[in-house]
Amino acid sequence: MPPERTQPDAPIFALASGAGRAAIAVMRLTGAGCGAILRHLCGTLPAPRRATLRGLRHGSMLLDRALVLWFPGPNSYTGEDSAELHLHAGPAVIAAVADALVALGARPAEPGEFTRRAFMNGRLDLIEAEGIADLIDAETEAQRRQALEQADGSLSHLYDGWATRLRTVLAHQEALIDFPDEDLPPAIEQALLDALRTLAAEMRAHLDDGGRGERLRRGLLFAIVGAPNVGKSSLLNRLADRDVAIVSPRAGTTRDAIEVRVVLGDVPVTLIDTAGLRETEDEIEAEGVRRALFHVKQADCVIGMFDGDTPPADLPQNAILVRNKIDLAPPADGPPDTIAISVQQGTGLPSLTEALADRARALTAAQAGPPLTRARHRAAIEESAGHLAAALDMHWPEMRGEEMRLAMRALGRLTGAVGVEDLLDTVFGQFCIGK
Ligand SMILES: Nc1nc2c(c(=O)[nH]1)N(C=O)[C@@H](CNc1ccc(C(=O)N[C@@H](CCC(=O)O)C(=O)O)cc1)CN2
Ligand SMILES: Nc1nc2c(ncn2[C@@H]2O[C@H](COP(=O)(O)OP(=O)(O)OP(=O)(O)O)[C@@H](O)[C@H]2O)c(=O)[nH]1
Ligand SMILES: [Mg+2]
Repeated sequence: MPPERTQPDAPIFALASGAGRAAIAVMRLTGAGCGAILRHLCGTLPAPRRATLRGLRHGSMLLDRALVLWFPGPNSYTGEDSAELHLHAGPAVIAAVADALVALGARPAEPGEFTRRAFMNGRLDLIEAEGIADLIDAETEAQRRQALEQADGSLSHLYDGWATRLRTVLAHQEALIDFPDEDLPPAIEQALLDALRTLAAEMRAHLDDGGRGERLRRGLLFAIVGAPNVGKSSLLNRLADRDVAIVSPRAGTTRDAIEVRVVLGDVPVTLIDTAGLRETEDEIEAEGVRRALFHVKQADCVIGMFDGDTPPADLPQNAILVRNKIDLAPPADGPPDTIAISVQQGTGLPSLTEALADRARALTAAQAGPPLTRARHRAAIEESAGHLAAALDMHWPEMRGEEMRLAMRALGRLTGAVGVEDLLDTVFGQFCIGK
């Protein structure tokens, strides 16, 4: 159980800018009562939405000279009276202002609490709120675009459209239940079933996207595997442009899987270097090999590395084969589609990087329409589509209606229109403080 939220309606405040040395720190404040707090700090309220330079005073003590913004509700981000204090970013200034705010009746905000209030006040739905969280977490241009579209409502529009259509069909179904003996045109039932079928098919198509949007949101996992000593750790260091993994001429150097974050094809990719695959008596190395095989299963893409003529066995069919050390033995007829490189000399590395970037783009490429971006959404749509399929199998109108109501409810939880109280701590708990 999450802790009980104390003083749920008190004005809340938080540092909205990042911590650390900076020119300006933005302290954000929202909730009924924050006008009074602001009046105490500044003397009088600044004109709405006008950046105004004011001395901030607590009692007779001058705390800072700050740019102050006053956003009377409901025309604010949260929909409640809000304010921003653009402070000098020193830690003592921030601490003094925070202390004053607490003394004046505000409390520190929990992660995501500003956006949670915006949601509660109907300023955005759950899908849009999650888009804002993703926008803040976006590290690449492709992630930024996907998150901003979601925050701007494109995905909500799709899901709301389904809900609206389903509501209409459900109303017709209920008419059939309530007036079975009246002469409702028989075509009504047929049209209703057709509408359900179309809706279920659209949901299926949305679900069957190969996880592209979810992958772009969370980033990809690429695993480098192969026999000992072929140059896996050397390649990792080269792609990361840092000396991350130990390289040595001894076979069996790497045991722990070593991860680095890189960007390939505008997608964040976690590259994993693994222990060389071989039968071994060494227990620690054997554990490393087990972990390597585990990562082969988890990875979105496997980079199968070798240095002779024989690529590693038992790799997934779509593995990218890389033949290393061509400075020692020029490539003979290897398997087709093999990328020949020498990490030591840098030969072939641009082609390899391009192939990896192509794969990263292919795994996350946008399709028609806004993409699914979260497991939460997938589960809700699976549930809804499941109930639609069940509804289509039902002969009795009452039972069909019940399945349709369950499908409707799953869609409602998706956007946050119904029954989501239990979800909110999870969704907003993932935000940073101050958002
Ligand atoms: N200084 C500052 N920068 C910011 C924000 C903020 O709150 N403060 N944002 C927030 O996180 C983002 C911008 N998003 C915002 C969305 C809505 C409103 C808002 O107050 N809307 C009102 C009034 C609009 C108006 O003045 O025309 C409304 O929509 O009714 C403000 C910011 C990013 N930059
Ligand atoms: N000649 C040559 N040597 C290379 C090349 N790439 C790596 N090496 C050398 O090969 C040896 C093994 O490199 P590593 O990167 O440690 O190999 P590994 O696959 O990580 O090995 P394990 O961790 O033991 O599985 C080191 O001595 C590297 O300097 C290359 O392109 N050409
Ligand atoms: Mg290694």
